[in-house]
Amino acid sequence: MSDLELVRAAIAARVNSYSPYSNFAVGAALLCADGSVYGGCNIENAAYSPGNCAERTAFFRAIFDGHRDFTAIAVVGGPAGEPISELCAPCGVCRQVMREFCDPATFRILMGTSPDAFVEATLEDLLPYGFGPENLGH
Ligand SMILES: O=c1ccn([C@H]2C[C@H](O)[C@@H](CO)O2)c(=O)[nH]1
Ligand SMILES: [Zn+2]
Repeated sequence: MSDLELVRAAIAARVNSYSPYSNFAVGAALLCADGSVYGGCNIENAAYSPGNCAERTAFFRAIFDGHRDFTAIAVVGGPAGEPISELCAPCGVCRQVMREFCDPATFRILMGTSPDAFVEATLEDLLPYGFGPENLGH
């Protein structure tokens, strides 16, 4: 799957966002090393803190299915009901979840700015001096 196709998969995943409190709808599409793709959306909650981001929804779905090797994730977000027009970067919690499973130097994060454009960064760019499994000897 091309990078642009992954961004479009994130836009498709955003359709099912449950975000009645923020009205900020996010979609993500996670590309696994074997070529499979997992979508995710943000899922909010009346108690607020149980809410989950689109990126972690995608990761946890893939991990539940047995995946451990990940290549890239595309993320798109913006006001619900409107087309994507601005970059949406992963929150700190999601960056830390990525750090658990991904190589910071090679895992790529594609942040869509429209259906046809995106900005790219590595996990290392977004989470420098991160704390990961190897810090605990794993
Ligand atoms: O990269 C991001 C940024 C925010 N959100 C969600 C969390 C919350 O539901 C809403 C507003 O922060 O957007 C994501 O899913 N991913
Ligand atoms: Zn997040």
